[in-house]
Amino acid sequence: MPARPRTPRSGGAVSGRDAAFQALLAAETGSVYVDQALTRVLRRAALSARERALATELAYGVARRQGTLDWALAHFSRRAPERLDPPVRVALRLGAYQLWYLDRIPAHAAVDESVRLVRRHGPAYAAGYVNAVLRAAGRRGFPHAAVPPRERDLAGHLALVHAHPRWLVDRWLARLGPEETERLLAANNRVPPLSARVNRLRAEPQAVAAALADRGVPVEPGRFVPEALRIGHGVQPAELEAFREGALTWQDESSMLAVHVLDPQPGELVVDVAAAPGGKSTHIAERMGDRGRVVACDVDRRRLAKVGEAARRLGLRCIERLALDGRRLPERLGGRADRVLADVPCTGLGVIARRPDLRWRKAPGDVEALARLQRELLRAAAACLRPGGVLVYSTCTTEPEENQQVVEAFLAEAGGALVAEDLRPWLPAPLQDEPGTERGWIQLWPHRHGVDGFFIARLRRVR
Ligand SMILES: C[S@@+](CC[C@H](N)C(=O)[O-])C[C@H]1O[C@@H](n2cnc3c(N)ncnc32)[C@H](O)[C@@H]1O
Repeated sequence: MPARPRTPRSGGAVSGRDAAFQALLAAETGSVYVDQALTRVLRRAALSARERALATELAYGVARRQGTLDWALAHFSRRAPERLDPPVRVALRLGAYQLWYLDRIPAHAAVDESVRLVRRHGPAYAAGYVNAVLRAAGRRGFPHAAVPPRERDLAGHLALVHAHPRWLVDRWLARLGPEETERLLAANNRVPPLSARVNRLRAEPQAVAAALADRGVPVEPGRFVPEALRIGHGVQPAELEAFREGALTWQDESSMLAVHVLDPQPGELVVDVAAAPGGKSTHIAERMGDRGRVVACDVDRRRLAKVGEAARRLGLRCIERLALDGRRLPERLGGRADRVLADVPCTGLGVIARRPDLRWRKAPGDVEALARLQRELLRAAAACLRPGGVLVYSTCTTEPEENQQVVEAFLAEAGGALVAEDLRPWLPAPLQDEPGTERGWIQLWPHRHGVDGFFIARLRRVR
């Protein structure tokens, strides 16, 4: 049994490598994802912009490549990485990533820094061990010869080269074919675009873009939604004046599209079944001119508090928070809502680029396990609608079991009380001909559309 890791000292990281190590170890030993852990570590640490950038590059890079790094490290280590103490495993991955994937870091620095980290945070035996394994890894290089050739084992090859678990590669190969699967895997390993939504109750997108450009922030219009801006990397979102003043919300364009498809109108009663942290509830309120009622429901009271914070920052008053299991919403609002958004919990397999360790934490069973909750939330969402009302079902995943199949099963069970609606009138021209739009749904993909993997379906209650 590996011993319990020593908790990294909480005095704040002193370097980018330290920060990356702390974030990776926190994710390895707890339930947080690496991106969340890194945000916390960087908030506590007073690091220069350069060290922060190094921390981000290392933490994301190692988290992405984790499976491939472990496979390769097993060639140099007597013990399989999963049987090592977590600080040892993390120090090895961090060192190997720098040796094999980054050009500008000298090999001795990559090795020595990992040894230093493990000496500070790991068990007594570990410094010599990490030193020996990483020196061998540096000398002999990545074991390319051991990667199965594409012709013999395509899934195994792609899983190692693009660092994804094999079960996901198998799934996507069966559905998308080799060429497209490889493009998706590569897109999942790129730094995703940083998009923001302009609060049109406060400012116009062109004016915000011009103000950002004046301050030297690289900015361009969104691809699909008029209130979207694409902002250059390296910007610290919370530090922008436009954000603090309530003119901006950080959000991917795919999420903005869900609210366009819902098309809420001023004065309506709109229910958001799973609303926290409020990205879509606040967008709904903005599109309604802050007139009407938006009921933002979420089962997680702490997360729901964030909806209140976002609404206050954006100056929105028409949002009411409701801490409740969304499956119980019909008891309160049955048959009353003009529109309902069911942006349900999902595996998140569409946001692998933003959440780099997610791919290693999900298992095939998670896809089916979530489908049940999704179906129940969709059923409850539909029960809140008045006749004629509109329902949007959305997820940030790419898997049909959580998407089309949930909607189709629900429609069959609803026996004609709800129907799928042609999505094209609510989509921008470049997306109107995507597969499924006529039948009421769209699947967005990182490699095809340059946004998060995201699913949107629109239904209407006819009786
Ligand atoms: C995909 S997130 C929602 C994101 C949100 N719509 C936004 O745009 O900011 C899913 C949410 O579902 C919530 N949730 C999970 N189970 C739930 C349930 N049974 N009822 C209501 N909310 C639930 C989670 O707490 C989480 O906040």
